[in-house]
Amino acid sequence: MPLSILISSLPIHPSKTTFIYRLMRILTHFGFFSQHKNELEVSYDLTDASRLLLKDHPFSVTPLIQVILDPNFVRPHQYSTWLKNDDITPFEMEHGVAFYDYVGQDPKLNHLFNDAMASDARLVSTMVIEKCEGVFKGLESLVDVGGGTGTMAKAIAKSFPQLDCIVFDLPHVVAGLQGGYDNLKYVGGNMFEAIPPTNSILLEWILHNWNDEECVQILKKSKEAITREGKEGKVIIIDMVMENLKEDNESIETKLFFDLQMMVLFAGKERNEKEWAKLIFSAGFNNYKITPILGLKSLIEVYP
Ligand SMILES: C[S@@+](CC[C@H](N)C(=O)[O-])C[C@H]1O[C@@H](n2cnc3c(N)ncnc32)[C@H](O)[C@@H]1O
Repeated sequence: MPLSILISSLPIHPSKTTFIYRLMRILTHFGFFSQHKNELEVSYDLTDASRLLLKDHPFSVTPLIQVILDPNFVRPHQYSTWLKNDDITPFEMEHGVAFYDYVGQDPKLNHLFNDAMASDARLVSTMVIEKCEGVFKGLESLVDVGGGTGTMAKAIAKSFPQLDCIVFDLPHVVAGLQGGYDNLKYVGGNMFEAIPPTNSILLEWILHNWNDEECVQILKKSKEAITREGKEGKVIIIDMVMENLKEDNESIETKLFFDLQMMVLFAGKERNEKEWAKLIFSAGFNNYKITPILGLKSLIEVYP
């Protein structure tokens, strides 16, 4: 779109047009637009990155960006007081309670957060099912622990009708939800107390919210759940693995940003392979295999 048409379509005062020009220049630099010039004018096109921000794009990540930029989650990024006291996270210092308790107290925020997670899961589930089909072959049942409103589990239940799937999450997250597939149901509970018995467990974007001791507790509960029926299944972790020397600069920047975000909001972290191995072996598992699935996330199959 030519810059002159873009500016005339915006509800702004004529004195503010240079702001739009400068903004478009920055957004072009960061890859959100491509710029084309001829003798008469400058025009801009969408790029793959900005198409993902269109509300009607099938893989729109707008809800995820809205959560990251929500004032409730941005305000804790003022660290000056927190650095001088012993509060666990800047988030708890700001809001007085831990992240998931805070989100659970406010239905609007609960909805915003669950929607954000669902938008990410739409993209990741497509990649997982396309690239890692073999991971689910031969499994009889799967519990998606912390599965949110079920976007990932629905995609798995649809692609693998032989697999009985449960979305397991906090009671306020799954309240009133129904599967829509014969092989999918929702169960409310607390993963630190007990996880329903199953052949396999999915932990997608869960462990980076928790510190090492809490992760070992979740993994031990997962191990109990997959060994309770006598058969030994597996745990499937989807999360970031920090070091990957082949990565482009943007992936590394995003991982470093998420690592800081996990510390500020949850006292969690993004982990490298050595740190993942330590958690896995500390929880009593014997073996694991890592498969990269997307620029940012990897799939880790963990075996008792
Ligand atoms: C970062 S979200 C990931 C959601 C989903 N797996 C995905 O990737 O879209 C973490 C999820 O863990 C859930 N959760 C937090 N504490 C939990 C607990 N103690 N027991 C069960 N689920 C919990 C949250 O409600 C949230 O849905």
